[in-house]
Amino acid sequence: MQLPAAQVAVLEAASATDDRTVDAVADEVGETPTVVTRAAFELRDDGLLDVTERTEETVSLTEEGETYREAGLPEVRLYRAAMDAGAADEPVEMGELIGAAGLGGPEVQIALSNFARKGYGVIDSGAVSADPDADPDADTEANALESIAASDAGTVDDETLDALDRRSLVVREESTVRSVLLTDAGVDAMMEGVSVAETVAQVTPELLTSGEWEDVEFTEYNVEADAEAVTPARKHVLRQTADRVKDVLVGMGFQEMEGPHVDSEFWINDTLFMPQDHPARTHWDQFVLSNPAEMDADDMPSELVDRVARAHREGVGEDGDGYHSPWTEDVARGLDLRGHTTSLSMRYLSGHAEGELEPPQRWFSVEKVYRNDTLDATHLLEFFQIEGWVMAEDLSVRDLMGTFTEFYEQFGITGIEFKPHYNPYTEPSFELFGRHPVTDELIEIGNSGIFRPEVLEPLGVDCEVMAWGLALERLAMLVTGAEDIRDLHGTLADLEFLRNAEVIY
Ligand SMILES: N[C@@H](Cc1ccccc1)C(=O)O
Repeated sequence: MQLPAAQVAVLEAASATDDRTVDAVADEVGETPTVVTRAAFELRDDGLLDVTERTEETVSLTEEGETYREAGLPEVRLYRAAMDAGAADEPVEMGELIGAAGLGGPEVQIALSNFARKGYGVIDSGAVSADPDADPDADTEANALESIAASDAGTVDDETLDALDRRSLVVREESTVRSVLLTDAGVDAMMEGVSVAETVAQVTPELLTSGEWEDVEFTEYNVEADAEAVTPARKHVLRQTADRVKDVLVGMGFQEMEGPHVDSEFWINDTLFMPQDHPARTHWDQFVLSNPAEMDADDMPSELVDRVARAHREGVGEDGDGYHSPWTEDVARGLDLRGHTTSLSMRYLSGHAEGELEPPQRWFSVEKVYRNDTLDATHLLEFFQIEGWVMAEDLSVRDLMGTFTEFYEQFGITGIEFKPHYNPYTEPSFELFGRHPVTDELIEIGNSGIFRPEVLEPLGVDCEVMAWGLALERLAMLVTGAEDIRDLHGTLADLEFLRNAEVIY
């Protein structure tokens, strides 16, 4: 029987009595596992070889894991430094030990959070007491790092492995291990004698020009053979969600607004009836620009400025009452990174973006906003807001609720909940909540309301306007099941998640 060279080599290396792994065969015949796997599948298809598969978990150290294996786990280093400094007898200042243990940056926090957990001692008001009976040589996590480095992860118990995994010191990967065994037909073939038939795996220009390609035998394709995983570029999950949001809103009859990321306080706050000396003014914790610090006086819409100033000072309507607090154009000219895109709604409603608008009107934007928030699982410093408003005669809260219900249904999100809320510029106001598909928690997904007369009258709008700002990232969390907003974007983004997550709707 004549077979391609790789198949002959694999047949010769395989045994009729003992399973041999593809890796072992590859080592022996001096081929790559990919080539051996392909040959093994071809031989199996010809009935000469059995191929069995099992999945195996391989564990390896991350870079951080490797660093701690060499230098010691931060908590172990802290313990040794503490013992050396006499902390078994008398508490020692934390600061002193950090230097002695050579802990830097995030290691300090890591040492602190594991020290007490592992019973190395206690930390109280910045002073460390060490337990003299603790044994750092018996630290199961430290020893596990050694075992894993020595490819001996099998000896590490699951609990320790989980702990190391949570600390991101190891990566666990599943791989398929294939083994081969000669079949009876394979043994017969070997007895009768198997020789090498030259096959060609790839057409070359030479083969084509010489015409030799007509006579050679080509290796068959095997679509089951292992191949390297390719991760091509793809549209970011947030961009996919944003595009989908735009489609949905355009489908609902909305037009898209655009406008500046850096804007004057006038458009961000004053037109929204946010008093200049009130804490609500900074309620988005906007980033303030220092250069340039102010919008040019010429760029301020002077008539509108006067009307807004009057609304702040005197209120609007017959029974209207203002804030009775100072209002100056200087403050209104201050420049900020916009903390919400409601500044765009104000520009459009005022007629300064698109000219006077007659009802009915529907406008939206999906744009970035900036807030000096504290980063956590649901907050970023920059995020996308889905801004929108509807201008019409006789709008009611029912219209507002109905619009959200319809919008979120397009993403398969039902059961939106509404909670009465306060905004200086809307009355009534509602926060929106949606249930997270994985954690089942209610998370805040937006803020909305019907603009007050104090906002609309200076803008020259004399019918009703309902409006909202929804968080694109939160919508993406509900759609993809992401539990931490930082998995979606920023330096901690989870690449694996971004590669595989689907925006389903
Ligand atoms: N500006 C609000 C959203 C909003 C817009 C318009 C009306 C009501 C609320 C926010 O950022 O949360």
